[in-house]
Formats: sequence, structure tokens, C-alpha cells
Amino acid sequence: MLRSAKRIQRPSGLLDFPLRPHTYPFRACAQRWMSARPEKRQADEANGTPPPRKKVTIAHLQALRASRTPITMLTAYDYPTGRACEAHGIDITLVGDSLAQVCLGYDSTTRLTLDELLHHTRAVARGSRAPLLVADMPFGTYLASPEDALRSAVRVVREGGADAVKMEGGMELVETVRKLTGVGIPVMAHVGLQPQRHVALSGYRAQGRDAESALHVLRSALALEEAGAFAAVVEAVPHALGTYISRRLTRMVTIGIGAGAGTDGQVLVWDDMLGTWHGHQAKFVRRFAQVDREVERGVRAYADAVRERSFPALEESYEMPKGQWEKFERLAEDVVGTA
Ligand SMILES: Nc1nc(=O)c2c([nH]1)NC[C@@H]1CN(c3ccc(C(=O)N[C@@H](CCC(=O)O)C(=O)O)cc3)CN21
Ligand SMILES: CC(C)C(=O)C(=O)O
Repeated sequence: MLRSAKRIQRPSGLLDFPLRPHTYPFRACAQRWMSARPEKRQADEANGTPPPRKKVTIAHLQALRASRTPITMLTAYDYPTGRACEAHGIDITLVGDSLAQVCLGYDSTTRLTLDELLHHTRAVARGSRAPLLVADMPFGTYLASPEDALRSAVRVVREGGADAVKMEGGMELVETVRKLTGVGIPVMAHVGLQPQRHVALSGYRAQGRDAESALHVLRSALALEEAGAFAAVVEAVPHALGTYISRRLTRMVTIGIGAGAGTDGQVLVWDDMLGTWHGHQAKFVRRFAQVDREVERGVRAYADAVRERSFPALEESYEMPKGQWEKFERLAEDVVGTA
């Protein structure tokens, strides 16, 4: 309750500093949150304000899995996208390292630094309370040793405000996942296509397309579940394999991207899904909206209106109270002289 309360209540003056929980006014925030009365809630519903969503927990995700209700995950990179995931019922918000490409203009996710990831995670966290907030561990911040990974993950949770961290990899991450889950940092694994390895893989290629490679993906998933990961992204594998892995796991929730309809949930990149990304589009992307068209329409209409002076209209401008303009003109004459 305390953790969830802090996100929406963060005062804007402190935003660009790493959060220091012991100096932060969590108590007051939490109390304000907890004192929300049922009467107030009914009033909010009556005037159209939706009731606050309950925090999504790992237990809740497991319950969704058990009832075969697909889990929805979407990436977010800033405050407004965090708010949109919060407001429109997304279960898990992921500050993905795709941030590097779709938001920061790098040519690869391997360019992203931990500080850049933290900067964006804090922004998403300010707009996000109910969805489970997961942040990607950037390339090179979790690979040297489990201790190295722990140091990075602590920053992601403490400074970024994430609930959990995600990391790409298989068997080689088992000790790291044990270490993090052992100190209470939930880990989402990421198997199948691992974009941080795109150079070593000779491109963004689907994985597990032959029997040996499929077995390797299955083994990774089983080992990461055994190590304690609560969930795993399964990326770009044949749909039959996505389904098979999801059925064989007992606790770990699978979130597919290009892994077919048989995983426990789905994830897409915000800009792919809304049609604002114009780089390469993978086979698994579906555009659920064409926001780019609206962006173009809006920007062109604005520029046209400025050029033809139809913007701003009189109603979009300020008036002076009666008599003040005449008074101003008399006073101004003393300053600039009569023409
Ligand atoms: N905008 C965006 N969306 C993403 O899903 C995404 C990123 N960026 N950046 C980081 C990674 C890179 N991703 C990608 C990028 C391309 C393919 C792709 O084109 N795959 C081929 C498969 C080719 C093969 O199987 O050999 C495809 O046709 O889908 C897959 C994942 C996923 N992630
Ligand atoms: C596509 C998702 C799963 C991801 O890892 C990212 O956004 O970086």
C-alpha cells in the first residue's frame, strides 16, 4: 500500500533527483491514500471518475494464468504513456530497453545506459500506480556477476521506482536470478530472441525453429523458473513452442511477443502498436491505431493555421478590462512619444 501510494502522490519538485525513501514523505501520502472513504468513491463513480484500480501483484498474475485470462503488457517510456497504461487497464507496464530505439533514436538497445533507463523509469513511475511496473536491465548492467546485477537492480527499484526487473538470457543467468529473487527483487526473464544479442545472432531472427534450438529455449525457461523468475518474455519463437513452454511451466507466467496465442499474456512495443514507429517492423507487430496519421494531420493543420493567421482566433487571446487600453495608450505616449 505504501509503495503503491507513493507513485501518484510524488510532488513534482523532487522529480529529477534519485528518490531517498528515508527522507521522503511517504507516510503522509500513504495515509491520504488509505483514508479514501467508500462515500467518496461512490461520489466519484457518480460523477464519472473511475474508481482507483487495485495494484496488480504477482499473485494476481498467477491467478490470471490459472483462470486462462490473458495478461496484457505494454511498454511505456514516459509519464503520459505510463498514465495511459494505468488508465486503460494494462496489467504490466514495461519500461523496455526498446526505449533506446523508439524513443532515443539509437540504432541498437545495446547503447542504452542505466542512467538513461532510470530517467525514463522515474517518469513512467510517476504516472503508473496499479500496473506492475517492470524495467529492463540495460545491456552490460547485469552480466559481469550476480553482485553486479544486484547493484544495478537495486538502483532500478530504488531510484527508478520499478516493482521488478527484466533481463535477457538463459542458463547463464540462473545464479543472477537466484541472487535477486533471494533479496526480494522480482525478476522477469526474457528468452527466445534476445535483441541485445542481435549482432551475435546475425540479426533479429526468430529462435527455436529447429528441434535442438527449441529444446534450448525450453531448457532456459525451465531453469529460470527453477531459479525463481516470476515471469518470462518469450520472443519470436514458433507458436507451438510458445504454447508448449507455457503449459510445461508451473509457476512462471509467460508473456509472448511473436510467440503465438498460447502464452499466458502478450506484449507489444507502444510505438509499434500505435503506429508511431517507422523503423523496421517485425512480423509479430499489429498496428491497433494509426497515431502517425493523426500526428501528421495535427502538425500540418497547426502550421497552415499559423501561416494563414487563422490561429490564434480572438477567443484564444486575452482582453483588457474596459478603459485600460485607452489609459495604456496615454501612458505609452510618454514612453515612446507620439508618432
Ligand atoms: N520498435 C521495436 N519493436 C520491437 O519489438 C523491438 C524493438 N523496437 N527494438 C528492440 C527489439 C528488436 N526487436 C525485433 C526487431 C525485428 C525483428 C524481426 O524483424 N524479425 C524477423 C524475423 C526474421 C527471422 O526469423 O529470421 C521478422 O520477420 O519478424 C524481431 C524483433 C524486438 N524489439
Ligand atoms: C519488446 C519487449 C518485450 C522488450 O523487451 C522491449 O521493449 O525492450
